[in-house]
Amino acid sequence: MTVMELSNLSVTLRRRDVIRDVSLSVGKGEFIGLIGPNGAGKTTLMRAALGLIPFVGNSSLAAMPLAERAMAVAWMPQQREIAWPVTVETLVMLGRTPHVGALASPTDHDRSQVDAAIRWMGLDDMRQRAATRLSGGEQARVLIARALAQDTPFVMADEPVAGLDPAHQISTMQTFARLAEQGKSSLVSLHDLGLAARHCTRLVLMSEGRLIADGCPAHVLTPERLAEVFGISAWYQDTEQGPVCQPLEVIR
Ligand SMILES: Nc1ncnc2c1ncn2[C@@H]1O[C@H](COP(=O)(O)OP(=O)(O)OP(=O)(O)O)[C@@H](O)[C@H]1O
Repeated sequence: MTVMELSNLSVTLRRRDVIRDVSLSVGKGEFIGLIGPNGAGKTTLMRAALGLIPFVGNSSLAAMPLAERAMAVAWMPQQREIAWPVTVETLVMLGRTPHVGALASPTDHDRSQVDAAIRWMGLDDMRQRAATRLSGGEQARVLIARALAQDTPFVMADEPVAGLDPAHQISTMQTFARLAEQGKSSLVSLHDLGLAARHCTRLVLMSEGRLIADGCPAHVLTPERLAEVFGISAWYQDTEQGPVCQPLEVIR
């Protein structure tokens, strides 16, 4: 069973080929790290897959009617602008919008999903605070909680751990890993190769709009690929606590 199927997807922006012929299948219970250098096309691929920008090829999500798509995938974009000074709780409840009927009030189930998302992201202490008055990292956690509250089988998040402190980076990665254990799937773009190697079940590596490698961390993060795609060397080892990848030097 798949939660997203992309086939031969290409995107041209201002006459530049930004995504070239990408095919990708996301299965149930996968936690996929989407990695690649700045400008590789990670954000563009996710936006096209969601049907937010025009593309050539096929995306199973973009093909869905809007209401169905909102039940199939939750999206956390890179831009973390919170426009209204609503409370954290209210903002997270917005994730329930696809489930709550027009003019209907949230049910006990909606409230329990919001409670769980708030708890998962460690936001209990700030649930009545105005979301606009939180720090950047706290706001990021609120937006992840909103995506979790949507309770979809698939979450796509663009750099969800950027700007979080180490403890919250780890706990956020653990949250996605726990979702995978429950049979839900995530596709998460990341720049931290250490977090990607340690927590993701699968890595997808992009460079210059193409999919370069796809598989387990040891298969994707080879010294040759790290040198060729990122221009770095790294220390990589499978340990008792899982794979450890520590970037070391710029080699070009
Ligand atoms: N609206 C646009 N018009 C033209 N080119 C664009 C547009 N948006 C993005 N691009 C280009 O497309 C390429 C891919 O950008 P994208 O944001 O998808 O990369 P990314 O891998 O997410 O990068 P980063 O890690 O820096 O966030 C880049 O070269 C970027 O300059």
